Amino acid sequence: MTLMKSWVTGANSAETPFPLNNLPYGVFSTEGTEPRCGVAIGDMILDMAALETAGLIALAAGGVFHAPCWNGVMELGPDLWARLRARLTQMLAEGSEHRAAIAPYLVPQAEATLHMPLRVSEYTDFYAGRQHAQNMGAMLRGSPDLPANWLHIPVGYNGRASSVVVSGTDIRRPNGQTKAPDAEMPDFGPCKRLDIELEMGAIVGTPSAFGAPVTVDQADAMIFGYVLLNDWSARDIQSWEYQPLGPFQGKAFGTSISPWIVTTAALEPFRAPTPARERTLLPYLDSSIDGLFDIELEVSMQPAGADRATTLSRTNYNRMYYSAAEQLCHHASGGCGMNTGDLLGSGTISGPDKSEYGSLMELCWAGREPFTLDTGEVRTFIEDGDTLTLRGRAVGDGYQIGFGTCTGTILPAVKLPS
Ligand SMILES: O=C(O)/C=C/C(=O)CC(=O)CC(=O)O
Ligand SMILES: [Ca+2]
Ligand SMILES: [Mg+2]
Repeated sequence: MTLMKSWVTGANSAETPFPLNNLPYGVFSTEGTEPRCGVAIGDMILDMAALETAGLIALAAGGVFHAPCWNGVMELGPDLWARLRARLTQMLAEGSEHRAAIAPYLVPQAEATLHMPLRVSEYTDFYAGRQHAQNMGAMLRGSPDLPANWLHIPVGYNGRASSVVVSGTDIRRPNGQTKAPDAEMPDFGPCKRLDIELEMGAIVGTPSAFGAPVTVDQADAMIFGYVLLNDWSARDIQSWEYQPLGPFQGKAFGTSISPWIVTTAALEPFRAPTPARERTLLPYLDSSIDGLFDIELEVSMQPAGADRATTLSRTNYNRMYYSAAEQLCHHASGGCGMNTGDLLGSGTISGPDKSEYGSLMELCWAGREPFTLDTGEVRTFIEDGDTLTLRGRAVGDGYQIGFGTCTGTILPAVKLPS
């Protein structure tokens, strides 16, 4: 696949994250206007709500684009997703007869504020990065051996939709219960081991019925698109609370996502296989589809007041052991109904080399190996005022499919009454 040319300025360079090949879906507002659906193209946003009002696009009776989320479009199903993408491609392509009619509905991205692109129904987080699971085992349980279930089950836990926020939202350091190994009593106070997790988020577009399983292939077709996801994690709170039921408060204070939903359709040319199976998966998880995607990812950190960010890690979504489709199939396998707007975290993405680790916990090896930023500052975990940013892109021939950034700055914990 090569660059598809558009008449919109800024959309035809190899550097733009938003060429015509991408067409990601977001929610934006400009000064004094309500949040509504928009599509990124080059440096602009196509105002879908205004286009709908003008009668230039009609996807469903009553309209779907004035909403502050894409859930209404997701509910229309894959045939209409394809029709929308085809229509947008036709309207924005170089030489399009629609140019003069469409041009008034482009808004500069520089003038827009981006909001949550979807209403998250429920949020589930998985644990599908093999290197990450081995590293966490080595640090927390003294052995890199995978848990006995890991090669058979896409391990996950149910998270909180209420704490999923859009990129750019500040995150407050959580207060929580921790216990030092030699202390007799636990303590309640600000997290001292605040971390990130580099993940991709898969967004369920098509629901599945309560009681009805889906195959991996059906699950793949249910996924509307992907975002970058930072599953902020309080390691000291987590390590005290997590047995036997898994993460709770250590991961419930904030999960950031990038503002643009990159559709599965835009990512089609970048499909990648899951790795060879060390243990054959049970038949219900069997599939021959390439459920992963070749998406280059990176993490950077910028302390308060610093003039530059330091890249901490670079890896790729194709490193994962389980695909989002396999996770979704497993999720529904016992009869759990999946809903439009459900968000599935991939699990932390860490490649085999240390330069590819997707959490600070791994990069500083549980605090034992501090690292130095380009500014000279030394870090293990996150300090107040630090800004952490995830970036992602799929690189084609002379173009890229960008995700925008997923960023957040850490604010000091809520002061406790003394
Ligand atoms: O191995 C553990 O005890 C903890 C693992 C995690 O914190 C990872 C988690 O949230 C799932 C993931 O992102 O891979
Ligand atoms: Ca996670
Ligand atoms: Mg979270």
